[in-house]
Amino acid sequence: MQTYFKKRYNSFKFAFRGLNSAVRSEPHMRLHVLSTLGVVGAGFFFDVTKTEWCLLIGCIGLVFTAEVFNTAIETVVNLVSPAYNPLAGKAKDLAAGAVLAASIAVAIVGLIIFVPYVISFLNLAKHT
Ligand SMILES: Nc1ncnc2c1ncn2[C@@H]1O[C@H](COP(=O)(O)OP(=O)(O)OP(=O)(O)O)[C@@H](O)[C@H]1O
Repeated sequence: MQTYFKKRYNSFKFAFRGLNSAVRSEPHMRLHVLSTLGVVGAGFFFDVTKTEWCLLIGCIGLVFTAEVFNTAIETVVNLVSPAYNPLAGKAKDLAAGAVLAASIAVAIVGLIIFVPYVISFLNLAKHT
């Protein structure tokens, strides 16, 4: 039983090490962390609803997941094909495409949620 918990503990430790390594080594990941801080700040500022928080948190998780998978794929490609190979390039382009697709979807969700808040905030500011 202790071995079971020890193994689960180690799995979490390795997973956090992976996240930490992605944030430290990937400039895009740091950009995602900054954007997350901005989105969370805006969420509190506009006092978004619980449902909107759930959507925003889902979106943040989606982008982080896509970026970590992208980094993992890039790392494996660099390991197995350090020399130029069209298939290695294709694998990296596909992984980057996944991040782009997730980011576009998330940007649209962000606009749908925040634009009405920004408009009513600006209208309120104009009339006070
Ligand atoms: N071994 C390779 N063979 C062929 N093309 C490659 C190879 N490595 C990279 N490329 C091409 O260069 C592009 C950029 O690769 P790179 O490894 O610099 O990733 P990146 O997009 O800069 O990743 P990040 O900025 O997230 O670290 C790839 O998307 C691919 O098109």
